[in-house]
Amino acid sequence: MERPGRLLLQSELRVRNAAYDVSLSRSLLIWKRRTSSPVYHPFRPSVCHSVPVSEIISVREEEEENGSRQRDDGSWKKIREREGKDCRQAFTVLYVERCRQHRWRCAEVTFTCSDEAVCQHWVSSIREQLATSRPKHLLVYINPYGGKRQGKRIYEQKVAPLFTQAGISTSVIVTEYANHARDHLKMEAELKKFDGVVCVGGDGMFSEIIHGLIWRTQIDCGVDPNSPEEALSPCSLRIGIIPAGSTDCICFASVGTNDPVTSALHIIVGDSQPLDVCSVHHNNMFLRYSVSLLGYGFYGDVLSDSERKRWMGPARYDFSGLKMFLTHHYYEGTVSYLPAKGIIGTPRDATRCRSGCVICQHNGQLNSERSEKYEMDEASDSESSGEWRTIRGKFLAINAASMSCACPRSPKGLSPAAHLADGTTDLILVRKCSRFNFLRHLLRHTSKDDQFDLTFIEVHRVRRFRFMPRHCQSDSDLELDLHENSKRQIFSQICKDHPACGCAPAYSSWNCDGEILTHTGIDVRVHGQLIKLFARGIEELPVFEDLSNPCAI
Ligand SMILES: Nc1ncnc2c1ncn2[C@@H]1O[C@H](COP(=O)(O)OP(=O)(O)OP(=O)(O)O)[C@@H](O)[C@H]1O
Repeated sequence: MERPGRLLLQSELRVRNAAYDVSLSRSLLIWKRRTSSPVYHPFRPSVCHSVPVSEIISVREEEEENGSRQRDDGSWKKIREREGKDCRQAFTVLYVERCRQHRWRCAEVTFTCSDEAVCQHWVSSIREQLATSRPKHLLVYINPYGGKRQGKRIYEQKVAPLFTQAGISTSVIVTEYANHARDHLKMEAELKKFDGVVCVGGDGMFSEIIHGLIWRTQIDCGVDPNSPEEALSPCSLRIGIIPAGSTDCICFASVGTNDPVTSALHIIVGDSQPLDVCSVHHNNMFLRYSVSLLGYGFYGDVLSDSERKRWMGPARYDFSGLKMFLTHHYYEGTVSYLPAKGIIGTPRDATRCRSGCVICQHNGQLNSERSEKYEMDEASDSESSGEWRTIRGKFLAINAASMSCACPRSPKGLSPAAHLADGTTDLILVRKCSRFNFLRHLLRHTSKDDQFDLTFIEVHRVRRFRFMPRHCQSDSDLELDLHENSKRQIFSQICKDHPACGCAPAYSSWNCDGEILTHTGIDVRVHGQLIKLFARGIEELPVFEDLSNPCAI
């Protein structure tokens, strides 16, 4: 438990007619029941409660005098008679209560004071402690068509009442077309007026928001986003994700659950979780930003195929996955990468990125020192430093996971030990192998076994990588292979759309966080901790659930 620190306030107050010693420090609010008997009573419910000040949602004075008041959920709650005292002598603290599976709920406790002055002193002291890094004004974008088209309802019914309670003002924009939010952020939004941006939608909508915000930040800071060599400026506004899409992987990876109320509470308490962003360029032309998965080969093909089958609904991913597994295409090309040096952690260690992750803190610090040095020395991650490594070959899949990419379908994710904010991405190369072996690899995403402990798989933690498909390579490169493959080359031109011939198509496409990229030859660079979310990473679950907590039963 957190140490209380120096006391700011201490009084005897009443909670439901029982006397409590209540104390407030900078870090904790504690209320402890006064016991008349010092004898230990095993069946008496817990008599000491504490709430971190950072998890208090709000405090309000009870002002109603007619004995009842309307709750935010629309129902009517009877205010208990407080021994004939005026309600202005009572105040209510709303705070975060943890439930199962990383969900947060809003709980409340009402304290009755001996007089109005004591009550006001308590309210103002708590409010003073809350005025820290919490947002006051938010810009909210709602995609009304994301997921099951419930974005507007979810925001209005579950999120807006909590923001009102916490005294947060909002400017809400319901998007009217795709890329509305991105373009508004890029060109129109008066960002100085806000403390954060809220995205109500799925991963596609989140991608729009980060594209708008990152682009706008670079323009405002005089950085050229089209240059892959430029170090991007971090965005100062935090982003909150209210999950309302059919895929909400970023929310799941940063909060541990896809629950709008939990996300709203993380926003209110002003949590901050940095996130790495990869920039993707083609020949000095900006293509996209990615925060989760860049996948060529298998995952690119599954996405391209499933896009053509949208009419099937979510079942299209299973269908296309099975189809692409059976088709078993491989692709030739050259991967070059810049290994991440001096960091702690590897893609095959047992660490998991969790709230307060030390690997993200250590490597993040290392990154900022590196970029300061880079600015002073004008030395870069360039090829001239001689650290680049190159691999040529035939691949079933080339994946870069900037986070674990865990989701209900793949609970461990593509790279279980990947980190949200360590300034690297895990480059996973699946070389050409039999269908049986590829199936073994896919099944390991769901089992306990090390998914990289297979001879045809390599994994590297990198800061930057490039891919060049074989058909884009120079003539001299191609000549090397021409002789041995001449017969097959002719067939592959004729038969590239006919898997039955056994010849593979020349190229796949990149799946960039669920969007198809228009180019196959790409240059990817990780920008450590470029954006921040209103989140705190996945919290470790307590070993024993607290049975006195009604949500835990
Ligand atoms: N008003 C709008 N009309 C149509 N499309 C929109 C609108 N607002 C946003 N979009 C687009 O809808 C796409 C999908 O949105 P979102 O991610 O919220 O839902 P989703 O159901 O998870 O989608 P998907 O699973 O297809 O990514 C986004 O790429 C976004 O650009």
